[in-house]
Amino acid sequence: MNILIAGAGGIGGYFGGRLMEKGQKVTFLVRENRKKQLEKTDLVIESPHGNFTGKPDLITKDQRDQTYDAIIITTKAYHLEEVINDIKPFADESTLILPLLNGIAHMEPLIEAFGERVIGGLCFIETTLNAEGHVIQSSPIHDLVYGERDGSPSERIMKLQEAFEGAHAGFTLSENIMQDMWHKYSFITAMSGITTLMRSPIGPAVKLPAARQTLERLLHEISAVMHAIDAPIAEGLPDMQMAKMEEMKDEMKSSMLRDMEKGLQTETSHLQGWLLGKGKENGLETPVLEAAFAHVKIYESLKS
Ligand SMILES: NC(=O)C1=CN([C@@H]2O[C@H](COP(=O)(O)OP(=O)(O)OC[C@H]3O[C@@H](n4cnc5c(N)ncnc54)[C@H](OP(=O)(O)O)[C@@H]3O)[C@@H](O)[C@H]2O)C=CC1
Ligand SMILES: CC(C)(CO)C(=O)C(=O)O
Repeated sequence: MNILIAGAGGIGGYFGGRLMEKGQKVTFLVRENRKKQLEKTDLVIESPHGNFTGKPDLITKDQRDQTYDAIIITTKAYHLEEVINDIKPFADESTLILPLLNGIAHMEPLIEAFGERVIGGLCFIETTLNAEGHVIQSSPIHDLVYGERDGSPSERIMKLQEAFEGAHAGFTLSENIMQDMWHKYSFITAMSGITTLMRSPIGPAVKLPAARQTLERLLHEISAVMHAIDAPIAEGLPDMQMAKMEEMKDEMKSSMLRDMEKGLQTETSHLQGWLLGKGKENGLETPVLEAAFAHVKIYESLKS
């Protein structure tokens, strides 16, 4: 199977590197700056699961070499429109499109562009690029979950499973990927909301009573909005998510907090903002979600 990975940043570099490590053919679609950097340094992963260095196959959007069996989208949400246009020439009528972005709002434009070729996906991992462009992966979790949107064990999803099998990361085929994606969306909206609002890793946010109460309220507001729009979420989701956050290392940060610390743009419009809009449309009060969103929007408006 020929796999194209659109983006070679934190998650694209990590999962793409793990596939390269097992000998799977992968090509990275990159833009000029990242191309130059990777040509100089190769793809370097530094991880508690073991380091890896390899020479990646790189292409840019104008080097239209062939179409691919699967394209994995690993850009930030604010680059979605651009990347949809850039990958079109690399997709044919049978190319699987696997997005790994956090959130849900990207599914609609992707399905509009690629229809039934779009499957579901998400990842649980803490990874970022350092100044040299090395992929720094820092927590015990390094999981990628994927599946047909209707949960079926289709021939094409089995082929993808074969390509992922044996790679040194938690590649898992799900029979309920849409629920998994909504659950991850609730988790990341709360986790990035609380860690950016408190400018703190998750440990203190879960342990200090005032912060914990804010987090509990946020989790309940998120679930209330998701219920109002008939998202396929499980009962008791706020408690499940709190338990998950309690299990995490105290030092664990969201990628949104890391982006703020680096002075970068964030995905708050895609995560908190989208859900806030759905809450308003349904007449729900979501004051903590609104404060979390406003806080990051102010940061974005003030940064140079
Ligand atoms: N980092 C993490 O720990 C986790 C992240 N996520 C989610 O994964 C997604 C990606 O995050 P992350 O990996 O951290 O982001 P990064 O910013 O590290 O990587 C994104 C990469 O996409 C590249 N890119 C953007 N547009 C294009 C394009 N048109 N063609 C080719 N490459 C492009 C960027 O390249 P360039 O250098 O050219 O700008 C960048 O290297 C987000 O939705 C995030 O929420 C999910 C779980 C964990
Ligand atoms: C919380 C975490 C690290 C889990 O994957 C994440 O998705 C993110 O920060 O973007």
